[in-house]
Amino acid sequence: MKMKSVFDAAEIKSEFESAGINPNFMIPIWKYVIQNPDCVWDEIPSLPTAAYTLLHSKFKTFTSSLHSLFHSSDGTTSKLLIKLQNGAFVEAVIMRYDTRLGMCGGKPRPGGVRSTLCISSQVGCKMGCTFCATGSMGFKSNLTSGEIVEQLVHASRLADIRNIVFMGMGEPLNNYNAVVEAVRAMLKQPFQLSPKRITISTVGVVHAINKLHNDLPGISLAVSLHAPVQEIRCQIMPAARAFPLQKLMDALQAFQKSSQQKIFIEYIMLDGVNDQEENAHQLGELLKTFQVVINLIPFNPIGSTSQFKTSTKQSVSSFQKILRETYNIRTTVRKEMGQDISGACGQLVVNQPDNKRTPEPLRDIEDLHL
Ligand SMILES: C[S@@+](CC[C@H](N)C(=O)[O-])C[C@H]1O[C@@H](n2cnc3c(N)ncnc32)[C@H](O)[C@@H]1O
Ligand code: SF4
Repeated sequence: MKMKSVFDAAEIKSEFESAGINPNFMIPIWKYVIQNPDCVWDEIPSLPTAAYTLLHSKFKTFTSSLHSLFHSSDGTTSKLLIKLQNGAFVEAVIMRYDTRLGMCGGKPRPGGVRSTLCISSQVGCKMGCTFCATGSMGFKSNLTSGEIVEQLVHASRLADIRNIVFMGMGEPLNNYNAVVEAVRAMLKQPFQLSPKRITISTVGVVHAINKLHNDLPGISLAVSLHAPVQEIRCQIMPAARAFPLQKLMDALQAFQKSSQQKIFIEYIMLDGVNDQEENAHQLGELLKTFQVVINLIPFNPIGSTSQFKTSTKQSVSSFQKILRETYNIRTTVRKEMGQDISGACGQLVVNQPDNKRTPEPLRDIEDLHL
């Protein structure tokens, strides 16, 4: 029988309730497993006898395992290759920032380093964005909510994770229920992340955006807009045909009205495709009535055969200037991290046959000196 992850909150709740066990026992169980990842169920103190029986028969401490780790040469970024229960692999990326110095290289200083975890929600992705390595894999499978939470647990052994961004492999809103369940777990003890510090990034799945604020109040939303007009969007993102720009803007307006939160707009800068001054004006006009922060993302090459080129620094800078000065929209340029380990935005791909590769074995976590 396929075992369930103990971090799958909905499964634990329903199994415990049907067995007459208080589902709140989930919290001490999670705490114990996080602190003692190699534990067996009987070691966990003070649970009702029925809970031990249930855990033994239906649950595993982890349904995924940390298979390999890669570190960027500047020490700011670590990529985790995680093996799932179905044998597939996903990647998650830790990005370290020193709160006093900006990005952090080398060892963290106590109290000074806050890390962001970029998390995966699917193996592959069916949306097929033409600039994205994950999109080139096609869709393979959905992660369970337990497997999503387990990425946080694995990463927490390496860094003090304060922010989560669903910007790893997959389209989170195409795996809606598991993502919602996982986020709800991350808001609970012992993780207790603030909803504002969890960002769901989407290509623009309109029907899901429409219910997101209700299901996850306070959550941050990032939208991969990438073009100010439908025609260019369709050219680079096939999913835009299913989610026309006007419908997407209507959904964003409704999200903003109900959440009263700013929305993050991601805009990949592709040389000669969407980075002209005219495009900056179109984008400014489209967004001038919204509370947004625009993040311009330099295109990260995804292989030698890519049809795209990274915009020049000059194009990025004049694009940013127009949005800031003509439209008064806060516009930042993303500092890419982890390119030397293919851990930057859009570079996550695990492309062995059947997504089953056997990379080098894991180094001892204690030896990593992160
Ligand atoms: C990989 S996606 C995952 C989340 C979600 N599916 C989305 O599209 O927003 C995270 C971000 O990476 C961006 N991205 C994809 N390929 C990229 C590339 N080659 N260079 C830079 N950013 C890229 C996406 O457009 C998106 O803004
Ligand atoms: S950018 Fe996001 S939606 Fe597009 S293919 Fe990549 S993971 Fe999927």
